[in-house]
Parts: sequence; C-alpha cells; structure tokens
Amino acid sequence: MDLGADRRGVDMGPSAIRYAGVKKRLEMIGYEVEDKGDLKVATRESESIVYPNLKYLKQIVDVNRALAIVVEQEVNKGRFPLILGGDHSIAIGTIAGMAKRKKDLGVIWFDAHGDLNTAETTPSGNVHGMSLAVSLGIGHPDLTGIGGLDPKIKPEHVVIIGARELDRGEKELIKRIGLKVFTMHEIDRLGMPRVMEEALSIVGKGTDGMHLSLDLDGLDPHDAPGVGTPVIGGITYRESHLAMEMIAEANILSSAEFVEVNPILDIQNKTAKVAVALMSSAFGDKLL
Ligand SMILES: NC(=[NH2+])NCCC[C@H](N)C(=O)O
Ligand SMILES: [Mn+2]
Ligand SMILES: [Mn+2]
Repeated sequence: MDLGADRRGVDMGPSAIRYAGVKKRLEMIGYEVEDKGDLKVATRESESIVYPNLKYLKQIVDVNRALAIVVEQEVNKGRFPLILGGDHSIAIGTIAGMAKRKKDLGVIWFDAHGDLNTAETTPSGNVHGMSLAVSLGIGHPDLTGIGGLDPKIKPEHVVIIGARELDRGEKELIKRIGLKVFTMHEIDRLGMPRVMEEALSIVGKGTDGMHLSLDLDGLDPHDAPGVGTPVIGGITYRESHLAMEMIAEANILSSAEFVEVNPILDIQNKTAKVAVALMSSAFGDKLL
C-alpha cells in the first residue's frame, strides 16, 4: 500500500523485497516460509481524499483491519508474522493484530521519524506519519479502534531508534507521554551496542513479546536510497546489522515489519536487498 504517503511507489516495496530473495534467504537459515501474498488495497486513482489531514483514511482503515486479522490468525497457528511494506501506516494493523495475542507488547520503532503525528499536528496529512501515535491510542478513533483494543501498546514498552526529524507536535507528545527516543545524537554518543542494550532492556521489561517496526529510512540514504522520505545523517548499514544481531540474540522477537521500500526511487533494488539482509540478521543468521 502507498496510500499513507505522498510519494508513489512503496506499494511496490513487497515485490522488490520478494525479488531480492527474501523467501530463499530465510529458508537458507532454516525457516519454513509461507508467502501469504498481498492484501487487497484500493487503487489510488479510483479513490478521492475526503479529509486532507487524514488522507485516504477509510481505505487505510480497511487494509489495516484486514492485516490485523491475518496477523492474529498466523500467531494463533504458532507462526511468526513478517510483514512487508508498503508505507508505514501498515504498522497500525500489524500491532493491532499482535496486541490481541500479547497483552504487553514491546516495540522497537527503527525510523528517522517518530510517526507520532495526529490529524491536528500533521504537516502532510499522511497517515504513515501517525502510526506509532495511533498504536499508543492517540489519533482518529477509526484508526485507534482497529482490532478492538485501544490503546494497543504502552509508552513504557516502546523505544524509537534513529530519530532525526521530528515535527513540533511529535516532540511535545514525546515529552508528555515520556517516550524513550534514541536519536542519532545518542547513537553517535553511546554507540549502537549501548543503545541496543538499553533499548532491549526497555522493550523486554514487563512485556510478553516484541515487535520490530523497521522503516528503511532509519538507515542513512547512502545505504538505503529507495525511500520516500529520506533524511541525511542516518544509521549505517553496519550499525543496522549489529542492531538486528542483538535483537536476534535477545530472543524476544515475536513479529516484524520492514516498510517504506520504494523501488521507483531505489538504485538497482539496493534498498530491498538491504531489507532482506537485515531480516536475515534479525532472524539469527551469522557468518560463523
Ligand atoms: N513513515 C514515514 N516515512 N513517515 C514520515 C513522516 C514525515 C512527517 N513527519 C509527516 O508526518 O508527514
Ligand atoms: Mn520514516
Ligand atoms: Mn516511519
């Protein structure tokens, strides 16, 4: 889906990630993989924007409702849901589905952005800039109510890693609810190993599962150029790998999504390949 973003193309992200060999890669490290295919998403050209501050609200609600149901079903079967995006608004459905099975879900939000806007604070009207707020129960009731639970996650179980572009309303919200944010400043200052140790201890404390929501724009655009909202000065390829390896070692991951891959803006599918490489590290792949 790309209805949550202004720039077109992230709807092709899942194809690019499949083409980069995600299934083979995960099978190589010993997983049995079933590709459930794509969810049905409205065609932008046949729809119109009703609320400029919540663009394509209804269409996004429909997709996320469907996504929440599949995610919950797969967890009930004892499977691990890995969701490919798509714009970051799909986190709403993923987390809604997981929250039905995990009473206290920890979340690592790997992103250049906070995605903590609401219809009142958004500079763009794009729902992909609101999905973390929605999951915390802050936002339009049609979004926060998806899956029935509202809120789905608690601020003390969430960390943002890689932030370097936050809107004014997002900064206020972070302070108001006491959200832990490891900005690029903390990553530079403490180094990724310390940041991940602290992050994992936060999302692991008092939780019964952990979701990784990885927006490829968390990486530096040099390493991940195929994203719609790039911000310079990001996490390097190597730091990202280390973060994924530390997640695998912590052994608490219960779902993951890799979002915002935009093949139109990419260079020879580089960003989709990076996504696949990071997935394999998060799932325990090691050189030796
Ligand atoms: N998932 C993303 N790439 N989000 C970008 C959000 C950008 C900006 N903060 C907005 O609300 O529009
Ligand atoms: Mn982002
Ligand atoms: Mn995002």
